[in-house]
Amino acid sequence: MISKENIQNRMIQAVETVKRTNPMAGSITNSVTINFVANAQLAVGGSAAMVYLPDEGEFLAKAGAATYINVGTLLPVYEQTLPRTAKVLHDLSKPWVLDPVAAGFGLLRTELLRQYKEYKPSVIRGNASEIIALAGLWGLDGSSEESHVRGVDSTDSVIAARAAAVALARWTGGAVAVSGKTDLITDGSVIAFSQGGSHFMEKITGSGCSLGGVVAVYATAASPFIAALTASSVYNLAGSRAENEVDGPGSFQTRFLDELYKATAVEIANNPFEIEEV
Ligand SMILES: Nc1ncnc2c1ncn2[C@@H]1O[C@H](COP(=O)(O)OP(=O)(O)OP(=O)(O)O)[C@@H](O)[C@H]1O
Ligand SMILES: Cc1ncsc1CCO
Ligand SMILES: [Mg+2]
Repeated sequence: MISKENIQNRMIQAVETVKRTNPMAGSITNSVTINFVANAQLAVGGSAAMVYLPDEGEFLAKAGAATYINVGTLLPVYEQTLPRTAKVLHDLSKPWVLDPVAAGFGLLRTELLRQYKEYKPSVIRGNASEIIALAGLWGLDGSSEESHVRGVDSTDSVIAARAAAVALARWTGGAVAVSGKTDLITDGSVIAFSQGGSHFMEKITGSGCSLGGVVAVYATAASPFIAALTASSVYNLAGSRAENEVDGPGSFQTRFLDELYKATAVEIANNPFEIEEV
């Protein structure tokens, strides 16, 4: 099994490369949290660009070093934009991150997410309910756990999504990150459990969406697994630090962005995580 020290060195390299090179990771994301996603990407050292239209999605897929696709608030145009953008990413072997928000909810969402099975996202990032639902939609192992999707917030525990996460990662050949109180990140052979964060992260919308955007930023400079673990680590570190300084969700969000910005590569790599073989 890969050593923890090796993983930490690769995380440090990813963070430092991003801070030095300001890589562009474009997004097609939901209208609720679009601003927070862009701000989080900028805070860690990346560059952001958000689009809606099919030809612009294709352009972004080619121009960006990685792309983030979040299906949170669908509109009719996405019926064209999402498959066309994913096809370019797949054909060019460019890293991209899928956030299957509210998987299992609605016909267009279900149809688009079903098509994504063949485009194999490099990283799938979602909460437990979304990861279980997506594995079910793709007919993979782990979907025997029933997802209890109700909307965009998780109603399942991270550990209940373990088999689904492993099955999804093995199918894509990339990584899967399941968020919650403790985050689970896997490439299908190793699982990392990342600790930290804050209960306030459940009280602001978009902590998960913006985490997906930050995974895409790190995916410009690291493997899917390292990118997902690095992003989860900086989120958990910044969340814990911000919680100590504030007394509610409003000031938490502001402080959280400051802590994302201030976290150093070594601090991020030293945020507590455990690894185990699958
Ligand atoms: N109770 C908690 N304690 C600590 N950290 C948490 C907690 N809940 C969520 N987090 C952290 O918040 C971030 C987002 O995870 P969450 O599961 O809330 O995503 P999500 O449900 O997709 O969010 P959204 O859809 O609102 O963007 C992750 O970094 C996760 O570790
Ligand atoms: C609240 C909400 N509704 C659709 S997307 C979104 C952001 C969190 O997923
Ligand atoms: Mg979400």
